[in-house]
Amino acid sequence: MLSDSTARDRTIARARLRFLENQDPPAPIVPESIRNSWQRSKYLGIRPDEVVVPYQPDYDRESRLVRAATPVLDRLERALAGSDACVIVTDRKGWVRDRRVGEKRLSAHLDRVHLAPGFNYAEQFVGTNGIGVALEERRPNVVLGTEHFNERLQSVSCAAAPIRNSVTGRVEGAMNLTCWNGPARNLMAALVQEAVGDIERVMYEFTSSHQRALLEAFQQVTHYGDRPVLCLGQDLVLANSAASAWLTGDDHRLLHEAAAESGHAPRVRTEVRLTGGQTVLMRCRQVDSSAGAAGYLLELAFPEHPGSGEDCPATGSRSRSRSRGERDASLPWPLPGLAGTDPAWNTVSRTASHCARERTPLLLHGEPGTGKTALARAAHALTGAASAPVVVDALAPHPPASDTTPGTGTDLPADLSDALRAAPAGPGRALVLRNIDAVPAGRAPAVARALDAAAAQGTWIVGIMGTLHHAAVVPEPVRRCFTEAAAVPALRHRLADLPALVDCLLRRVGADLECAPEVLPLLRRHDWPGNVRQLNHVLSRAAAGRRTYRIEPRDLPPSLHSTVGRSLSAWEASERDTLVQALLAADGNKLLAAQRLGISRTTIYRKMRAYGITLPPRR
Ligand SMILES: Nc1ncnc2c1ncn2[C@@H]1O[C@H](COP(=O)(O)OP(=O)(O)OP(=O)(O)O)[C@@H](O)[C@H]1O
Repeated sequence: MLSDSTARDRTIARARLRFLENQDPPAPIVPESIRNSWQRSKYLGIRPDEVVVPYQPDYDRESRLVRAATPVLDRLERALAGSDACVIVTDRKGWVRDRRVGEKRLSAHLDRVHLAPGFNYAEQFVGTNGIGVALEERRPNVVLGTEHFNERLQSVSCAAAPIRNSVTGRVEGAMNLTCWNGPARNLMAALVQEAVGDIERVMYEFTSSHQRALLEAFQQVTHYGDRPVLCLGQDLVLANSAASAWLTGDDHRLLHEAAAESGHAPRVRTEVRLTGGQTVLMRCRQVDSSAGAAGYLLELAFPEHPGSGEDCPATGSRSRSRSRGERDASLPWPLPGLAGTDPAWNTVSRTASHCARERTPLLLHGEPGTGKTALARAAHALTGAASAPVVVDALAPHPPASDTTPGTGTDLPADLSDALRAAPAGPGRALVLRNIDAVPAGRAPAVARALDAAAAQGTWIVGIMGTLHHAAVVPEPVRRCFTEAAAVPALRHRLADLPALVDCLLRRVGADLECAPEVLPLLRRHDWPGNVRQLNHVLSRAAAGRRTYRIEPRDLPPSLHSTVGRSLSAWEASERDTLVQALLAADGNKLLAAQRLGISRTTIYRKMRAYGITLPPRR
């Protein structure tokens, strides 16, 4: 008679074969986390019979993770000597960083399946395996023999768990225990969990005294005043909002180097040129903890920036800053929460900042979704104002009849000018009127009076046109309220900003998210009629539907995999989407996609050409 575990193995093995051979989801007998992982592995087109994994022999053997894991692995290695078990530590992307094996036969087997230092065992390469599932689901798991997606791994069982930084909660890597099939699942899981706890404790000891010292120094300085402050440790960056608005990750590295070279004399100010060309004055001191030097505390001043307070000689000097801006539009003008260094974007950012600071009424125009409202908000925030702008929409109180839903209109002020007058006014306030070109000519005088009254009380007023039209389409009395006008560039005219925009928008969705390198070229060839707003939608949807820790080309909507020089009919668009989806599901295999769609290979090639469909190269 078969033992319970052998019978179970066989049932799972049969379920796996059935799942691989047909379209049905895996049988319910398979544990849920394994079922999900099988589905992901199949979708990714991972081969079930061969282990093909990337290899990078050059890695940091002195990383904090490796140093923290070493004493724990040394202890386990002694305890496991001669046994048929192996312990492995990987980094958070699945790269194997250390391996200790109890006996030679297992070691040889693991070498054959590339479960060795330098190889990557993420789920996206190997399919269902202990390390891959622990990193993908960010929780402990056990994968027994036949539960592995790849048949070459089925003679072993693995228990794995993520290793976290206990201060930040971030997953730093994974700990894995692999044995020949047979031992008890619970025992393996408990052993791994204990080892993970030990590694996390050592990591905590390494970092916590440094981090505590940095945090204390940072809090002391930022408690008083709002000048830009940055604290740089080995693996920690602390920035207040005044600093984070101006600095990129590259700037952090640059300032770290400058701090290390400066001799960190607290009274001396050093001028540093940032990656975008702007200069910053830096005052630096070293922060020490009981475990040694923890990092640097930097107090910053941006000499040419209107927001950097008493340290800035040019503050408030409109003509001086203006002429500099006019001389060199390539200098970035970072605004809090917004991305981009394209010259046209720099120019409009600079204009909006000056206008906000000097409360010069500003008319912004540009295509929908280019960031006009966001720009007004950010420029206002930059003045240090405590309250956000009040945004009034000229279209809202008078929705077209077809848009009218119960309640619409009755909750809104009876008249646009009433809405403008109701907004709190005074210095430090901003009033944004969207769709200003939709103000009916008959109401223009009343609207103009309301805007002028707000401006007279010290409110910064901004008019926003949701079209490309020139300011001449704004009724004359309203137009006269504005002394400055600026155009916000369309995204397709500032595609060099795509990487920065993608980074910025992804950060809003989730800190840990990144894009595969093949994604940017696909984004770059689209013409983005809905501008940054459309890009934001695409990325948010891709992030919600992604299957791994990063956004891959297959997570993008079908329209981004095709380029056609004309607009498609609804029927054509749906045919194009069906083709792209079938090709992605078949991992770019045109014959398979054609078979599944019930069309010939010639037809699929013809239609791919007609719709300009190109897919990333097959893995
Ligand atoms: N440079 C930028 N960096 C980051 N996000 C941006 C940028 N520009 C625009 N966005 C984002 O794009 C979205 C649309 O921006 P916004 O509403 O300001 O556009 P708009 O030009 O005012 O559009 P509309 O004219 O249609 O009202 C917002 O989520 C905004 O935060």
